[in-house]
Amino acid sequence: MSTIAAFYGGKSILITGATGFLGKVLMEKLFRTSPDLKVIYILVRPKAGQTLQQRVFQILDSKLFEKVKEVCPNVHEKIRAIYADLNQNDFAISKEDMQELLSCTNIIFHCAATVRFDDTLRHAVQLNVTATRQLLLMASQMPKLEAFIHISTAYSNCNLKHIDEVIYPCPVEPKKIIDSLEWLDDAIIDEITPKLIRDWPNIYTYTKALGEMVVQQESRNLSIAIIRPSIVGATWQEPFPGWVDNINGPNGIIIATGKGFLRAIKATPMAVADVIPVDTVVNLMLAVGWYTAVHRPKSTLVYHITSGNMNPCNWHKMGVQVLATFEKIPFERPFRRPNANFTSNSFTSQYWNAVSHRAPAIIYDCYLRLTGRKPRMTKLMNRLLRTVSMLEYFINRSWEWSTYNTEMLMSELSPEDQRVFNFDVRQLNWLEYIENYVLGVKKYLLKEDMAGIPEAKQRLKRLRNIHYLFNTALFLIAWRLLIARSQMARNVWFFIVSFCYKFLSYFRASSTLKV
Ligand SMILES: CCCCCCCCCCCCCCCCCCCCCCCC(=O)SCCNC(=O)CCNC(=O)[C@H](O)C(C)(C)COP(=O)(O)OP(=O)(O)OC[C@H]1O[C@@H](n2cnc3c(N)ncnc32)[C@H](O)[C@@H]1OP(=O)(O)O
Ligand SMILES: NC(=O)C1=CN([C@@H]2O[C@H](COP(=O)(O)OP(=O)(O)OC[C@H]3O[C@@H](n4cnc5c(N)ncnc54)[C@H](OP(=O)(O)O)[C@@H]3O)[C@@H](O)[C@H]2O)C=CC1
Repeated sequence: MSTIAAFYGGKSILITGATGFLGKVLMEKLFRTSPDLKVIYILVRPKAGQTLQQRVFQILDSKLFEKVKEVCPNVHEKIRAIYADLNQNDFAISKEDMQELLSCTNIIFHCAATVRFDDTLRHAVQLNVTATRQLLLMASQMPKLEAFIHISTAYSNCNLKHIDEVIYPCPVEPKKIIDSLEWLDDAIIDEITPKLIRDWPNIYTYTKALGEMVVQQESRNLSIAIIRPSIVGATWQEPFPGWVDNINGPNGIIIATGKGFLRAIKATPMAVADVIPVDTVVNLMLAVGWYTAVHRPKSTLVYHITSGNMNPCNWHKMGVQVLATFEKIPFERPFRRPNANFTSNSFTSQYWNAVSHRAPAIIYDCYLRLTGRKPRMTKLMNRLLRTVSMLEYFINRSWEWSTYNTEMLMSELSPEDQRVFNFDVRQLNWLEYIENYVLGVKKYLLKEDMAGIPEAKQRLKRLRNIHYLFNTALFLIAWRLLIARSQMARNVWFFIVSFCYKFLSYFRASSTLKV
């Protein structure tokens, strides 16, 4: 029997960000391994015209929860969706709900955050810093609380090269930032943002670092742990391989590459691609929840869950395997044939952007105009290239994350827990994982049917022929123009033609002699 699974039995667990990528996988695993847990409270806001209940039903009706419904048929009754907006005072939670949360919660997993790199400082601070402080305040009023698990990111200190499992101080106190944002207007905030974030690459990573500082400062006598995952990718094993549900991180790049929109990227091929499967992160979260509650470490422990130091893969290897998978299982209706040129040189990257991205988009838009349709490709391409430029920082550098606490925890688990809550990334086979990842993007994100593969392959063949035809025509036009203008080009041309003629004559003569 798993000690960790038994620990969550009968518990009331509060999850923020449960409707997000990580949150859904966390809920799934909790219900599957501890179906006798008491209740999972989730803080949810209505969104996209859906009520809280509709959002919960949609999650439970997804393929991700198929196995859960077998082991925990009354899963609907065990989720209690509480109306909450983390941007509001007291999260806009009703008095009755707040009372229930305060008196019943045993464990908190705080996953909610804005993960957008280009969010405004005001909004990112509100969600990633102030809301964390508010939740800690709530936690301090929970008599039954055993552990508070805060999800941060391995990149919260990406301005450093070597990162230990400690909380690093930020140059400006979070409290000062929270206070000043209350009275500064948006224009001034925009002006001071670059000065505040200094060598952090974006507002997201900076506010996640502030969030960690808040956790340290407001920890009081709570049992708290911080988990720092690197780039969270599709599921590796559980509940099935390849599950993904948003376009963040590598997912959008895989789509853009598979559809032939993105064919070159400014990336350092040998830099470590520190992707970590989402189920591995969730397993660590549950193990940390148990360890923090049972062993009550004296200080706040930080756990890194990364792949680079244990089982490194680089962007080149990842790109090659992604392309190899597209050969076997192509995406439907690609714009061009998938390709992956990695270059760390800015000039080459701009060349590829002009030739491989912008020019085809302009040509396609001309075609749309000529056929009476609205051009859209140039706009789409510009947005894609903007997105890619925001990710560049992370694909041109490598970091070293120490993992002493994570390894210590692994050694504390029983063999059964090591199996059920496996977070040993050394066992990951990258080639197999990447293939399942691409397949998962096709099935669960793009919702493409496997029956469409033969047609997609046909289309790729047609695209290859168009590509060859286009290149040959371009070469002939260029050559014709050159010959018309330069005597030297004409001489070279006549030399080549006469050489070919002589070679063919010789070949014909010698084969006649043999006969
Ligand atoms: C030739 C290429 C070779 C490729 C080889 C094969 C692939 C190999 C694997 C992948 C290689 C490299 C990529 C990996 C990069 C990973 C870096 C991740 C960095 C980790 C940092 C920390 C991790 C975390 O802690 S949190 C999670 C990370 N957070 C995010 O990823 C959020 C990032 N996204 C944003 O901030 C926004 O979406 C933004 C600013 C990028 C765009 O915002 P905008 O307001 O313009 O609009 P959106 O509606 O959000 O999207 C616009 C448009 O862009 C498309 N899109 C969005 N995100 C991505 C994406 N990640 N990749 C590609 N495309 C994306 C989106 O679909 C929209 O398209 P439309 O058609 O216009 O709707
Ligand atoms: N994905 C990744 O690669 C990595 C993620 N992380 C961290 O993991 C955590 C989870 O990330 P992930 O699941 O990928 O992110 P998602 O963007 O998928 O999920 C974010 C969650 O936060 C919720 N949320 C956002 N704003 C509010 C609000 N105002 N009120 C209530 N809820 C809100 C969202 O709710 P709604 O559905 O209503 O929008 C959603 O449930 C984050 O803390 C992130 O920093 C760390 C490293 C890498």
